[in-house]
Amino acid sequence: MPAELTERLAALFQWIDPGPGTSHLVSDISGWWRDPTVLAELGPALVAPYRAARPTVVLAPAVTGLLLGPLAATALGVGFVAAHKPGDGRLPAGALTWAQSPPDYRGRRVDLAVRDRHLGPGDRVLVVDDWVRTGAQLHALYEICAALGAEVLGTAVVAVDCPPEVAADLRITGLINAADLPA
Ligand SMILES: O=P(O)(O)OC[C@H]1O[C@H](OP(=O)(O)OP(=O)(O)O)[C@H](O)[C@@H]1O
Ligand SMILES: Nc1ncnc2[nH]cnc12
Repeated sequence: MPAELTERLAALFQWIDPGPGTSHLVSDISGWWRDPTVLAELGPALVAPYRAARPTVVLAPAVTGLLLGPLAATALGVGFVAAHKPGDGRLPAGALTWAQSPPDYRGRRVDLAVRDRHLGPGDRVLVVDDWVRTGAQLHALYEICAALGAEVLGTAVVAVDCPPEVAADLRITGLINAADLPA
């Protein structure tokens, strides 16, 4: 993990109290996008561990992945594929491959869909996301890649908040451990 970027990520992160009636704090990562240095360095830092494996495409889930994925893809000089969630109201038309996640960090089983025409045999996929806790949504993405015949190289996330065995199983690398974010 690049030390200066990791320090900046920690400094720009906040936990927010959403107000009365809420039982827990929510993460606010918007400071990462507002900082020009972080924004410029995120893509190259995310993809660095995977360059040698020569990814052919970056895949990332809505909604935060739609920001980070293209940063990573641009850094690699490859294209980007979005994984859509019907809950976000932007379900694409055309042939889709679906998978449902196990319960994720909020206990939701999330339906994810990828356009068939954008992934296939011969693709070496780098998955990118902002945060991983249970790995549930990544499981669904890996299932979709397998169904389409594409090979998953691993996942690059900004914040690693999952057990080490999950990180090892899903081949996850990260830029900061969630434990190192300010309380
Ligand atoms: O490891 P897991 O338990 O699967 O949780 C991690 C996922 O959950 C969050 O996404 P969320 O669905 O909240 O979407 P967002 O990008 O719209 O915040 C996060 O961005 C990851 O995609
Ligand atoms: N964005 C996020 N994704 C997964 N788990 C989280 N915990 C706090 N913020 C999170």
